[in-house]
Amino acid sequence: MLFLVRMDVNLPADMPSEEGAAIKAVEKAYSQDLQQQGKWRHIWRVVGEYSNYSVFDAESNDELHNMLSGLPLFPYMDISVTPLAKHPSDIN
Ligand SMILES: O=C(O)C[C@H]1C=CC(=O)O1
Repeated sequence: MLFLVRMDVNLPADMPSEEGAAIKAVEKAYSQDLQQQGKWRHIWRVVGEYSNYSVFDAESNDELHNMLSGLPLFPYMDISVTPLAKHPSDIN
């Protein structure tokens, strides 16, 4: 099952830069591990925003929730999820 996910990151203004850098490094490793597993199919930066659009391939809503809630930046994110279905005009 494919899901379009938008993540908006809002780090607290008073978070020390070293702490922010450490969380981002762990987040990058977590993200790249899921990408290597084929679970996190796409990630695109939203131009001009600390946001991304991603496509996840999860077997269930629960699996997607577990992946998203495990993000190191999860406490600092607003996340919206759109389930995707096959378009009848898709030739693939
Ligand atoms: O930068 C972001 O959009 C937030 C987050 C998602 C993956 C990652 O490495 O960082």
